[in-house]
Amino acid sequence: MPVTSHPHPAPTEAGALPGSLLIRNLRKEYRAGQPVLKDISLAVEGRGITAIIGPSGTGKSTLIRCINRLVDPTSGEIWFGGSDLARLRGRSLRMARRRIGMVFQEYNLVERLSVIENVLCGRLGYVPAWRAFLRRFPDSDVERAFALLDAVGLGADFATRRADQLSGGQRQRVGIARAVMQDPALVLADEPTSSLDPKTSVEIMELMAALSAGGGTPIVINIHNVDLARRFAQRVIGMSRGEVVFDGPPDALEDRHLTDIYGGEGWLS
Ligand SMILES: Nc1ncnc2c1ncn2[C@@H]1O[C@H](COP(=O)(O)OP(=O)(O)OP(=O)(O)O)[C@@H](O)[C@H]1O
Repeated sequence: MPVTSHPHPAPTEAGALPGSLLIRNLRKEYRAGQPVLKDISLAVEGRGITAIIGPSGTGKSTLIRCINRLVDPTSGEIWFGGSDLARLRGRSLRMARRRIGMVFQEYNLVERLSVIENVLCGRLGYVPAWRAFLRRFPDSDVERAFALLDAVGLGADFATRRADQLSGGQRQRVGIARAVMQDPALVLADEPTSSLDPKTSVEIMELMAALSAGGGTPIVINIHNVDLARRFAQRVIGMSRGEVVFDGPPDALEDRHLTDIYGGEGWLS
């Protein structure tokens, strides 16, 4: 059972923070009758990092991907920005999505484009298609992209390098700058540190924490590393077999919860 319960009132636009996310009875079946997510309900509000932990195959990525509709939910509601994302289609879905920044484990950069062009890709939902096609972004966007490169620790020297010339840590910095370029009300990160060494992982989490604290943007992160979750998140959600089995602050996460989440005990030292 969750150690803290979050009330799930009827969603209203009035009073809701811009990045508020309310999930009600979310269910996903890739195969009929075999739910990967079993009626998940949770609310994410305000700034801060929410870390989702759980064993492989428990549905963490599916949950993140349902929120921005990379995966279509089977049933349930996902309220964000005054709309139920689960029901949006076409243009209204694109409009809602542009306020949700995504950071991926494998970075998802456009390899043959330069670093600065990859950062500017964060504006694709905002500029007319012809401008994007001709790569003619407004000067204010270009200035901001350079400022963001600086903010994520990559100076202007990196701007014209092709993405395929970067290390994993550098790519993830570009991925974060691209997400911020969207002016997101919410950022979703799917195992952003899983391909990185321990030191770079900490640096990337520090960047995410700064983004969340500075910009006030709530961030939901799938993460395998429990120590990083404890260190950087204000809230930890533990999933097991498609259900939330722990929901609380990192301090409340005890070995018995980790046993509930991951099963067994031998691996706990
Ligand atoms: N596109 C898909 N089609 C069919 N089954 C899928 C698909 N994507 C995921 N699954 C299945 O759904 C379950 C949950 O997968 P998911 O990737 O969400 O888990 P996860 O907790 O993120 O795992 P990991 O930590 O290893 O990334 C798994 O059994 C997986 O095989």
